[in-house]
Amino acid sequence: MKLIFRYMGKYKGAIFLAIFIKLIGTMSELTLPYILEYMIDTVVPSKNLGQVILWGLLMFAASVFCRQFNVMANKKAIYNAHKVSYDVRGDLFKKTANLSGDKFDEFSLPSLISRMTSDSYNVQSAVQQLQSLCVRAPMMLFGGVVMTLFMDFHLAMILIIMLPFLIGIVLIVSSKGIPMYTKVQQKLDTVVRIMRENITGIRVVKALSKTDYEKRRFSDANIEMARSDVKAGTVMAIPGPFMQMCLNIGLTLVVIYGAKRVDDGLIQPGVILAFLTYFNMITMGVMGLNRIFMSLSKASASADRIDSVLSADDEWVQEKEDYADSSDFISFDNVSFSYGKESKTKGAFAGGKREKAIDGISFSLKKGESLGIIGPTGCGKTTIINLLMRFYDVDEGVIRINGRKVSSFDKDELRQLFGVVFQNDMVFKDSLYNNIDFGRGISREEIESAVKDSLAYDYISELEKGLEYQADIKGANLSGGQKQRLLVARALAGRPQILILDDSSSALDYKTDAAMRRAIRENHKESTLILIAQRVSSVMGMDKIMVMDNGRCIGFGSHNELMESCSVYRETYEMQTT
Ligand SMILES: Nc1ncnc2c1ncn2[C@@H]1O[C@H](COP(=O)(O)OP(=O)(O)OP(=O)(O)O)[C@@H](O)[C@H]1O
Repeated sequence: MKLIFRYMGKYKGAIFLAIFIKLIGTMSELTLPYILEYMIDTVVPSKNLGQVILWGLLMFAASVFCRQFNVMANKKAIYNAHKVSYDVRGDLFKKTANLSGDKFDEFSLPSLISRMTSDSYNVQSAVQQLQSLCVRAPMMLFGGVVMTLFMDFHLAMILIIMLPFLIGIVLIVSSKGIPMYTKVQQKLDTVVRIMRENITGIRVVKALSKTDYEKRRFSDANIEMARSDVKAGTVMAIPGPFMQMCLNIGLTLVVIYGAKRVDDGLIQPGVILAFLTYFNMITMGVMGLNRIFMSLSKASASADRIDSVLSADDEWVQEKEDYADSSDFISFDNVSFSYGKESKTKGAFAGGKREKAIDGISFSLKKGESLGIIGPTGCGKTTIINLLMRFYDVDEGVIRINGRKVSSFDKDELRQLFGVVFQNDMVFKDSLYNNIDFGRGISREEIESAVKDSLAYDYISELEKGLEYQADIKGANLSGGQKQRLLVARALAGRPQILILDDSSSALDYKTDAAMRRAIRENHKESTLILIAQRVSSVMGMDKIMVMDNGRCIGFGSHNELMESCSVYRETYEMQTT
């Protein structure tokens, strides 16, 4: 809940105003039964028509007044709640975009999505209720009790004796609600994950006729979530009927005891009528409290989940270092790394029994040199890039760029050095031009030149709208090869000092692949190139080639050197070329 109050603090003026208006609206609502009682017991028996009309008009005005104030307060509460959730979502988005790889893996993408959507919606509802129901319900409850105390102390005692039971049950049940709703949100993470896997993998699901299997998988997760939600909802719903029963008993007692007191001449009949109305208000107040606790239990569970992301201790720690310029532009010195340090999955690799994703990797590159990395899938090629760009911190060893440890760079300073195409990289629903520019304000000339070097020009020049052609979500209206060339153009357009192409030409035919590499080497000589590929033909023209297996480097040198010294490389080459 601390998180909710922290975010509400920014709008405290507007929130206090909404609460104040709600207070006035509710207070005027509380006066209505009092006016009613006065009219029945005093004004009507006086048979003065003028007084009856006057008090009637007063009551009408009070009801319109309280309605208007309540509506105004609710509108303000909704507006403030939206502003708070806007901020929460914005901060979550910013934090998520800057999370370290380890933290990202720990939270997982589906869970981050549900924290940004349903958890922040729960927070929004709670903020709204804190300004409306949280004011109205206690006021109805305690205001109702106070007003009845004023009218008749004896009758009011019936209510007062019942209140501790009513409030007690609400508190006990609500304390069970938070862990239950945390579980519901966790189940929702699973539903989001399966939904996401299905939507992104819809083609393979259909192609492999796995639709029924996936439907079952989704349905199981959905049922699990529904079960947890029903369980939490059932527990949270216990107080409602219990309170209703208590209040009905109370009402009966008021009528019986009130009738006796009227009979004894101690009170007038209007008091019983006003008591019944106040009883109704008190019932609404207690039910409101129940709803508040239900919503706050949900919001509290959600706020904790959001706070754990926002307070994730993964700030970019910039090491201080006295460095000297080096003749090597990029160097890895005995670098080792394992994924999953933050989670229980430490050392668990898909398809491998090794402890480390990469183990004892050392190499260096001069500025403008090119390195090809080749090796079987899962051998650790992408991990080298992840560490070079400091998405993760190394476990052992040192990585330097221009003599400086990567950990001594400011985040933007480091990332600006790179132009990169990752595997299955993202094409956005936007024009091809904007997809390449990517908000960097690159000149049109640079973009056109990058389009030519990536050979994307071949197909873009044939499009009627050229670079203004609109790509669909994930580039669905582009072929695999067209997407890859567009992504390479994006990486080239910033003329980066380090260009990384991770499996970015796998969809290109050999001729186009070779022509693209030639254009890049000729026109981007200043860029140091790291190219990851499965095909020997893609890396054989690089200045240096690293052959990897099982997280280790098993060969390093030029194509000719490796043909002499590395049997795995030679065999792969022979296999792929014959
Ligand atoms: N985020 C991660 N969390 C846990 N394990 C991971 C993660 N990313 C990669 N791995 C594991 O680390 C190992 C090396 O992965 P990496 O992506 O570097 O391989 P790769 O050689 O690039 O494979 P490919 O050629 O298939 O892209 C693999 O066994 C993989 O399962």
